[in-house]
Amino acid sequence: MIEITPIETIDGKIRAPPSKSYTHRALFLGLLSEGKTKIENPLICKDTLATLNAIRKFGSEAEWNLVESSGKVKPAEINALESGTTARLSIGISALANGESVIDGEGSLRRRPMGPLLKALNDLGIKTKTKSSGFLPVRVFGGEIKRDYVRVDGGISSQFITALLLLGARIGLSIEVLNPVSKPYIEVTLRTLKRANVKVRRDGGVFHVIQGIKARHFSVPGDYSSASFFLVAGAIFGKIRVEGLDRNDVQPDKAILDLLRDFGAKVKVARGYVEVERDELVGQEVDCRDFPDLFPILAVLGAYSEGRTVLRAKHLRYKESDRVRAMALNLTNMGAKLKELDDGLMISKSELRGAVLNPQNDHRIAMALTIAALGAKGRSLILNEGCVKKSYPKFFEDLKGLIGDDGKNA
Ligand SMILES: O=C(O)C1=C[C@@H](OP(=O)(O)O)[C@@H](O)[C@H](O)C1
Ligand SMILES: C=C(OP(=O)(O)O)C(=O)O
Repeated sequence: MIEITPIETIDGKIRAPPSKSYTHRALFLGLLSEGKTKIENPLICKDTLATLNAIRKFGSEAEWNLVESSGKVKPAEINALESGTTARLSIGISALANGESVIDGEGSLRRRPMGPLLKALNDLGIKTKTKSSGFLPVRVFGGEIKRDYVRVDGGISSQFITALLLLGARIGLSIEVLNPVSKPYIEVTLRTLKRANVKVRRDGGVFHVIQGIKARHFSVPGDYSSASFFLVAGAIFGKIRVEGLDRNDVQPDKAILDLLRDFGAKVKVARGYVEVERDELVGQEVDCRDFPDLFPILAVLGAYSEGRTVLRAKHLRYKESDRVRAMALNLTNMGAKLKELDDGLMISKSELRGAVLNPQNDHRIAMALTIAALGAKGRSLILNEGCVKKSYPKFFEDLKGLIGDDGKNA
């Protein structure tokens, strides 16, 4: 548990941690590629550790900065911990292994859907078995892939598509994508595939992946999702500069820059850094379908913005927690005026008060609530704050660097 004391203002800079999405992809592409793959600036956190362990079990010799592989995948027992990306990409890749793999996970990951990916693998002639239909643990009987065209429903997660795109890099595959959410994450996958010399031709909603992969070097950019918590803190409480973000990146959560401008904050994008400064904030209607990980911190921004903010995306409830419910419960506890919707949240400008907050073991909820608590009346307690290790182990250290232990704390 950590105590958060309200602040009057914030002014400082941090360096964005490396991107989680790119690090996962670089590690898996290192496994699929014969020879040595160097990874510069990987994110070291619990989720990427699950992936590092997974690619070792699948047969590579891997350290954070270097993966050495024969390019072949052997059957393995994988514990994806609570990382959806690790689980889904491992399920896809285990189709290549000659024999039976078991993909399992912990905590909420066992409640997150895998069904559409399993169906796609079954359609490719790969048998899978689950104890509870469509959920971990999953047994995959890899080996011969009998078809080169598959259709996948992307309405719950884009990670199913990423998994098939990586599979395609080894076997050649055409993937027809229906109804995708979190679409820009597919762009992140395509960008890393290009870096690994994999050719992908696009024809409307169909991706034709041409077999062939040679990954040699990845350089991981800063993470816009992790940065978004502090960028929003700058917009609400003063001024914050985040270094290490690439303005030409395709990361979905780069959308935070335009969103902050829409809400009314001052946003400066320069070479190598982004700076956000407080101004009058006005509530907005935002479709979060393409950037679901921004939802928790946008809900906080909504509570500090004039008028009403409406945030929607139907897949928000399939994450580490039911993120709509988790934010609604905790912000209500802080006195926020809000309404939970089937597919999101409606929130009005609110006077927040300090409270005991339960992030439900969801890192993004913990970080968003911490920022909310900085402007509340009275102290807050965040339970199980260690869950931030899932994506941003140094979050509280960076926060302390910005606001200090005392001094600026009101
Ligand atoms: O591919 C990725 O790196 C991710 C895709 C998104 O998931 P969904 O596609 O399930 O929305 C996102 O929420 C997750 O944090 C990371
Ligand atoms: C949902 C997330 O990750 P994953 O799906 O990989 O568990 C996240 O980081 O917010």
